[in-house]
Amino acid sequence: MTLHLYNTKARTKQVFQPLDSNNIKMYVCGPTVYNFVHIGNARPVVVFDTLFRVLQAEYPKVTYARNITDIDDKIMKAAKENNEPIRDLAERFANAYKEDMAALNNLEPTITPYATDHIGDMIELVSTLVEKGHAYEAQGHVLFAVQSMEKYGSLSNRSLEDMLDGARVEVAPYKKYAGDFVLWKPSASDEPGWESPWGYGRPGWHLECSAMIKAKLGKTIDIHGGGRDLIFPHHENEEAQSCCAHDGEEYVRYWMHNGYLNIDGEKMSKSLGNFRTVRDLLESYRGEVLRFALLSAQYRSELDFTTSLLDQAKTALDGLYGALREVEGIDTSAIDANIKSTPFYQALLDDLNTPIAISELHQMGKALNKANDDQKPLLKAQLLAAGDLLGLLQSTSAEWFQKSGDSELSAEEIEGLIQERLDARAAKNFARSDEIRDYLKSKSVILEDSKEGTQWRFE
Ligand SMILES: Nc1ncnc2c1ncn2[C@@H]1O[C@H](COP(=O)(O)OP(=O)(O)OP(=O)(O)O)[C@@H](O)[C@H]1O
Ligand SMILES: [Zn+2]
Repeated sequence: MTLHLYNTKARTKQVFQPLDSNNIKMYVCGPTVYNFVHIGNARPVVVFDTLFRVLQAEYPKVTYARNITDIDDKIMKAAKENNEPIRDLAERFANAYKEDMAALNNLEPTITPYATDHIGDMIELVSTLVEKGHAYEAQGHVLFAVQSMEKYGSLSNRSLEDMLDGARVEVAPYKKYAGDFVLWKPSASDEPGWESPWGYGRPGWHLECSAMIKAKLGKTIDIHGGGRDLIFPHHENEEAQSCCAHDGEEYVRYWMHNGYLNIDGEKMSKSLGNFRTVRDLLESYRGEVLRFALLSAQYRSELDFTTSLLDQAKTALDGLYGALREVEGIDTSAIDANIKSTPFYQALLDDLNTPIAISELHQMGKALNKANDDQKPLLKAQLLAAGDLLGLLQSTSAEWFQKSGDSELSAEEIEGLIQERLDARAAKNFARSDEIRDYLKSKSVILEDSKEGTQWRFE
């Protein structure tokens, strides 16, 4: 099977055919750096990082850009409230973002463009749009005239009337048409800004990505990603700017959007205040657990964020690392895992079907548990290679069990105590049996009794 991706613009799954198979170009909208990101914001990062890994397995070269928006009204507001220079605040949160994303095992993108390094490119793009009759200047602002583009609305599949009904369209006296959007806006003398043909000012958000893509990747890219909320207006407007500046040349071949991470059925978002920051969650959970949880649903579906989602992710990883612990000593460096022939890999090629891939990962773990000595090296190599494609299972099992359970007990010691507890119970010495259970609990080891015997797991 070849890679198939769901293209938002075509509204269907398509065979992925890149412009140049020797260099795949992907861009994902990065954060506006004015606070710590929440776990919902991490979903697109983890999803597109996984796609980056799959693309790297399929193609010789992949150029992946994820920007940092370091100039924006939200940043200006946060800096004022914090009494901190804008640059310092933006840098602080950009660095925090990089740390948080690294903790979730996301690879560094090939390029991380900063908006403020591309102001010249943005001014050039606005000038081109004005020259070509797609933009106009009014009261220090430059606006994109949406009626000048026949296909405006084709990405989000909206008519101009629908868009005007949407709450997001800002009515302003300097607009010729209410649906027009800002490319450039004036800055007061105490606000950040740059000299431009339209006076001292700063770029609009949509413009930033169009200009950075052109500067870093070229006029046409293969994949552009982000969360579903970016389809309109952000991506619709990016596409309008870039297509019109480049005389209708294709901007993006495959538009991809992830579904929301929800809390109690509502989108987790800063504005609703129903969020958990990645930073805060990392106090209680390892980054790999958060990543596993985010990959447990197909990226286009919604995913409910609950404590039990994280607990299940933790238990699942305990099981997989448990299988690896038994084969810790086997060196697999010289083994060809031949991962591409597995159902695991086929699931990833099918529009990144990570829930199926994860269930295949569990099958691999089970097979490894049951394997004889001859089979173990290949099965271990496969499990590690599969884990790598998902950004999982890259610690040693010793590291995993040491850090995750905060327990100094080895599996043998735990199993020894479980046997002692069973013996105590058989002898009706319930005080001793409870004592052992409590002691294990203090070491974050949870016991579950059933007809089949006693199972244990780290809390
Ligand atoms: N709950 C969510 N689930 C999945 N992706 C999300 C979620 N919230 C935001 N994103 C994505 O995270 C990235 C950054 O988004 P943004 O900074 O607008 O965050 P936000 O929390 O939605 O903010 P706001 O509440 O102010 O709209 C975008 O790609 C966006 O689509
Ligand atoms: Zn963008």
